[in-house]
Amino acid sequence: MSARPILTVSGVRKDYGSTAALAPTSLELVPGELAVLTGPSGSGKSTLLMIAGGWETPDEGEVIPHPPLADVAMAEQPWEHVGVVPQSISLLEELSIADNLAFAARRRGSTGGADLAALLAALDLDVLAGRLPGETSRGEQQRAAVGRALAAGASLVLADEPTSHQDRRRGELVLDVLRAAADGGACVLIASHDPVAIGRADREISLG
Ligand SMILES: Nc1ncnc2c1ncn2[C@@H]1O[C@H](COP(=O)(O)OP(=O)(O)OP(=O)(O)O)[C@@H](O)[C@H]1O
Repeated sequence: MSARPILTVSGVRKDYGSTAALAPTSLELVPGELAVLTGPSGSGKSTLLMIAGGWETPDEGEVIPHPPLADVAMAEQPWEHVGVVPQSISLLEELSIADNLAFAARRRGSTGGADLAALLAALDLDVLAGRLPGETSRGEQQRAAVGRALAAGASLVLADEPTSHQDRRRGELVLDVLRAAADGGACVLIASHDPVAIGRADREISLG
């Protein structure tokens, strides 16, 4: 028997003016999978992630969350339900790397969330956990954003090109923690051009 979906994306389409950002797209995401969105630059991967997360409104179609997500709009889902790695990374600049994770983890999800020290170490961030984001590299900030997305034990993780600023070894670390989250029962959807990431996924969803 196949798993019940955690999120249904039904016929969503998005235009920005005369630009067709996302052609009509439907998908069902299920717990326990690492799915990768692929497609040429400009095919709508980021747009689809933004729509799935509720930060962008589709021109057509709808996004339907299912249990265990909260019974609220996607944009209002707390970190213990939906963990996000935006392309812009968007850490809280006044909090240390460790406190960015701790802030997301202050309310733990049904899985209890991650051991934050272990998560920092798994992402090769332990030695700089006390630094502010502005005192770290772009790749380190991106790994911290991955840690933040996983810190509260989210049921759904949406990550936009989470290895784009990583070297090969650190990219593997990012994929290891995302893979472990999926193997632990989360649904993880990433957008990526990275062949290593595509190779680690259970399913490729190709746009364009
Ligand atoms: N806010 C916006 N205003 C106008 N056009 C936009 C906006 N956001 C995205 N677009 C356009 O929509 C299309 C899809 O963009 P999107 O970022 O979703 O693609 P992508 O597949 O994620 O690309 P990449 O692989 O380069 O990150 C592109 O043509 C882009 O220029």
